[in-house]
Order: sequence, then C-alpha cells, then structure tokens
Amino acid sequence: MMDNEVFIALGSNIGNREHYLEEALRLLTLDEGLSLTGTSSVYETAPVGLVDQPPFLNMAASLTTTYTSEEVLKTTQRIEQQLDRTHEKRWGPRTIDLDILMYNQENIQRSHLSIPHPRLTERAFVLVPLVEVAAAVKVPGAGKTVAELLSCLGEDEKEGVRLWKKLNGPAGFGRFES
Ligand SMILES: Nc1ncnc2c1ncn2[C@@H]1O[C@H](COP(=O)(O)OP(=O)(O)OP(=O)(O)O)[C@@H](O)[C@H]1O
Ligand SMILES: Nc1nc2c(c(=O)[nH]1)N=C(CO)CN2
Repeated sequence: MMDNEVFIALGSNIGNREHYLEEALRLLTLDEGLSLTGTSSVYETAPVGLVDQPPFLNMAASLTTTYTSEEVLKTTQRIEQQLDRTHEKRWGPRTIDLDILMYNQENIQRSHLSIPHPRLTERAFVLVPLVEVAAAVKVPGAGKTVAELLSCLGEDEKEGVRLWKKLNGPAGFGRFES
C-alpha cells in the first residue's frame, strides 16, 4: 500500500530546464514504489545562496509511496544521476535537484538526511509552489502549515519568484497526475 505521503521540491537551472523537470516527473512516475498525486505550477526564480548563476525553474510535487524515507532518497538520487546531475559546488548550477521536503509528519535528523528539509521554511522558491499541493499540511518542527509559513515571508523574498507556467490539465505536467 502507498501509505506514506511525501513532498518533493524540483529545481533546474542548466540546459533545457523544463525538459529536466518533465523527465524527473516521468521517472518518478515510472518508479513502482511511488505514485504521483499532485504537481504545482512551475515558477522561474532568482538564484538564492549563490546568486551568480542562471535563474531556476522550481516546482513541487506530492506523492504517496511504499518506500521508507531512505528509499525515497535513494530513488531521487538515482533520478538525479540519470539526468546528468553532477555535484560540483554547493548551491551551484544543476540540471536537476530533487529535495525531499517532508515525509509523513516525521522529523528525521541523520547525517545524510534531514526532513523536513532544513531550509524549507525560509525559501520562497520552495514555499510558493509547495502551497499549491500542501497548503494545509503542518510542517513538523515549525508548528505552522505551509500556507502560514508562506504568509510569514516578506514581499522582498517572494519578489524573485515568478509564475512561469500554470500547469493544469492534459496539456501540461498534469498528464503525469493519476
Ligand atoms: N531532505 C533532503 N532531501 C535531499 N537530500 C538531502 C536531504 N537532507 C539531506 N540531504 C543530503 O543532501 C545532499 C545533497 O545536497 P545537494 O548537493 O543537493 O544540496 P544543495 O541542493 O546544494 O543544497 P540544499 O540542501 O540547500 O538544497 C545529499 O547527499 C543528501 O544526502
Ligand atoms: N531560486 C533557487 N535558488 C537556489 C535553488 C533553487 O532550486 N532555486 N537551489 C539551490 C541549491 O539547493 C540554491 N539556490
């Protein structure tokens, strides 16, 4: 049974960014342990952290899964590798980045896996798409829902996040939805 609920952030800022997002969603869908239940719109976002790099496309997805959080991480890392992801510098450009944002209501602190994602609460490029698929979900440790966290962000933080493609229905990524 696909009993566990997981939210993933997707980002790309190298090459055909939309293609990489589409491919990542396709590969997530193909995986028998995962079921895609929702996708957000796509946003074009100004780079945060390392600012001297191309703009990102960011989006969020909701899934249900038979996997443990570790197995989800293995799967997202395999998909990153399949999509030419290289690990050069921290926060640097990448063809695809898949971050596990939340896994059920769990709080996981291991050396190689932190869930909820530690920078989730401060990142407009994560919260703006995530609110489309998880508005009422309470973020463990934050004591607030995704919608509440988003409303805590200042206008200047949201400024760098622009709607790029509204995705609903058969023409867009919607075709990956179950
Ligand atoms: N929730 C998580 N989702 C994905 N990777 C995680 C998570 N928590 C810890 N990691 C670890 O982060 C490592 C990869 O980090 P990565 O290079 O993608 O960081 P980044 O995307 O540059 O920075 P950020 O974590 O701020 O988004 C992985 O090897 C993985 O073990
Ligand atoms: N706008 C934006 N900025 C980033 C992103 C990202 O996905 N979008 N990912 C980063 C590395 O995790 C660093 N900076």
